[in-house]
Amino acid sequence: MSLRVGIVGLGRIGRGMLRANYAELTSGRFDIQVMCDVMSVDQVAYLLSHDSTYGNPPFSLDCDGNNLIVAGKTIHYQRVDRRRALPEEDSFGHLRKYELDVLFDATGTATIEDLRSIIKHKVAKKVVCTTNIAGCDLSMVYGVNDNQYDPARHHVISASTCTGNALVPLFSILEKHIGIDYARIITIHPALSDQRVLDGYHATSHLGRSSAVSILPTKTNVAHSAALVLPALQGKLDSLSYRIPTAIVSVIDLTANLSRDTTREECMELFEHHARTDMAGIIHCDYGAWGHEKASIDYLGLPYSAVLVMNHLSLSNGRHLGLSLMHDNELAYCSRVIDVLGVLNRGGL
Ligand SMILES: NC(=O)c1ccc[n+]([C@@H]2O[C@H](COP(=O)([O-])OP(=O)(O)OC[C@H]3O[C@@H](n4cnc5c(N)ncnc54)[C@H](O)[C@@H]3O)[C@@H](O)[C@H]2O)c1
Repeated sequence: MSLRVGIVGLGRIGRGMLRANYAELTSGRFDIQVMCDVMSVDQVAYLLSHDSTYGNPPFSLDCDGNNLIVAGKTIHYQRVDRRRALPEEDSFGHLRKYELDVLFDATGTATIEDLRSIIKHKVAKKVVCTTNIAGCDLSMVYGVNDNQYDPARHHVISASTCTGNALVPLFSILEKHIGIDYARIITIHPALSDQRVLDGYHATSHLGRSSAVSILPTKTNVAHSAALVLPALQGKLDSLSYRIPTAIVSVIDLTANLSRDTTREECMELFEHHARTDMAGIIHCDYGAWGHEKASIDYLGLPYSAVLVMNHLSLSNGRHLGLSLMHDNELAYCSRVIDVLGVLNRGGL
């Protein structure tokens, strides 16, 4: 049975999730009933059909002034701004008539109280969100801990972050076979839509500096995201992020002290093995093109959570591992969100 899904927040990830849903199956893998944002419906249609990063959508699109017609089917649209309501209010009560199985929140502004209110007021049976908001019932990284999903206990589920989805599968392989004593993670991340093109106000002041002219160091909670899924890593990770003036494809550079001696060959074989077996489609080992290095844009549109740049894998003194990986921070993440919905569909609601 196909899940009945609502999407709140039609920014990069909300629209990307819609694309991913129709990229898998032209009639849509899941039955998206309703979508909401603060924008007008024609503005959503405009942004869906003119995407500077991905081009035309993989579905036909029209707008009748009230709703969107996606691949020939009407998807209801509601203009909402949750910030105008208190979490204890039944602010999404008007969505109850759609009998949603899952409400997907990609606003980035919801609090845990907002998300619990959806469940409490029976607007949807489950909520899936796109960050690690404190208090979620489960942080799910598909391919690593999706088998922990328990419909009786898990109602508000985080699909972790793009960086969490990229790193945690690799950490889980290393933890299973070798062990990690300490790792330092550097993420080099494209600008995000809450940054400023020119200097201006931002709640995090340095993200208010022009995104077009600087590399901006900022915090990332990827260490926390990883430890939520792999608790043995708690206290063993440090992380830092640099926002750069590109639109898409994130790079992660990792150095790790391993718990036992190993070889470069053993590490390569481990990643190759898992990329062929239990993590096929999630991690991918890349060797460049005919001996040439690829540019980050060459990874645009790849659905893997992490593409390991194998030529950059280094090992020194038997225990110091260097890893470099790339990922399409939008499309790959949205593909995992679809996988998370698949887990809920199979596991029950
Ligand atoms: N962009 C990425 O690479 C990426 C990857 C993984 C996860 N995420 C996470 O996904 C979330 C969204 O990121 P994004 O890049 O799509 O941001 P975005 O700013 O492009 O989109 C957010 C959308 O939500 C809408 N919105 C915000 N508050 C709202 C409210 N109160 N009511 C109704 N609509 C509201 C906005 O109008 C906007 O269209 C963030 O939590 C982000 O951390 C982003």
